Amino acid sequence: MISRLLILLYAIVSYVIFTVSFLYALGFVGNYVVPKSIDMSIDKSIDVGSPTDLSVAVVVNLLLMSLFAIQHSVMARPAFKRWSAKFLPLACQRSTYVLLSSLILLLLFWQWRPIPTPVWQTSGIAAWLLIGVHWLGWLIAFASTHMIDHFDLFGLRQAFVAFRGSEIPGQSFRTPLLYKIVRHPIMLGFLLAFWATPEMTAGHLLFALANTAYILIALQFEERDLIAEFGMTYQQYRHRVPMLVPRLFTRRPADERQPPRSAGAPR
Ligand SMILES: C[S@@+](CC[C@H](N)C(=O)[O-])C[C@H]1O[C@@H](n2cnc3c(N)ncnc32)[C@H](O)[C@@H]1O
Repeated sequence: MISRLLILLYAIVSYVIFTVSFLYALGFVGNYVVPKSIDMSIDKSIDVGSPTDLSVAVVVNLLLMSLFAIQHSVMARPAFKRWSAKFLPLACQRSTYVLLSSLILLLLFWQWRPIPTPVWQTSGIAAWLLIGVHWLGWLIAFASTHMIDHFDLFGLRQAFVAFRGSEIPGQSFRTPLLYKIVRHPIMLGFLLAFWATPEMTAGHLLFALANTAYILIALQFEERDLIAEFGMTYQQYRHRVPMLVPRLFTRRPADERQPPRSAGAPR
């Protein structure tokens, strides 16, 4: 009973730390409210004056993003989960994943080196449109976590189920709402939030480019695991629904489409 209670507390603490890192991410990427953001050092100074400063900033930022990418992808693989199950109870596996990801994100926010060289600057309607798309991205990402299972994704459900003494159910496959339009709405939301900005700087561009590359690679691994888990169901879903870019026109199922006419066929 005590160990189950401790696991539950651990899951709640991990979730609170995730919430802090997520809220900080909003301010960090959008340059709102937070003391240090993607474009602004804590003392508001701009400290990439020399080429050496610039190289250090690029290397440090790439290392921070790589650390997040490696942890986030390695710990998500079924082989890693099987190995860690030898010493980590199933009920706190996801919370540990969430906790480590959130701590690495906080480290990234803390150690990030702004590179404020402007890449594009907009004003007026264009700027407001980009701000709107940026917030729409965050909204899509957050809402989509609830469409599959927010509390499962962040480890709380597993800890609650174990606390009640029930068996933790396996992963379920869902395709509600936005999952009918694209297969990865959470990642689509992140991409919109990272790219849609009225003032793009070199540092922000590095962040958006590196994260886009990471998302595109990570989704290959995620889909490989989903196919291994759900087989034909996921294969058919992949065939039906685009990965990240919604289709403007719905594609009719193959059996509803007309076969191509042969040259001399009667009309
Ligand atoms: C951070 S979430 C991202 C989900 C998805 N890639 C997206 O961008 O919306 C990753 C977890 O969601 C799970 N997942 C992805 N698609 C799912 C679906 N349609 N139903 C249930 N779980 C899904 C993956 O197995 C993985 O554990």
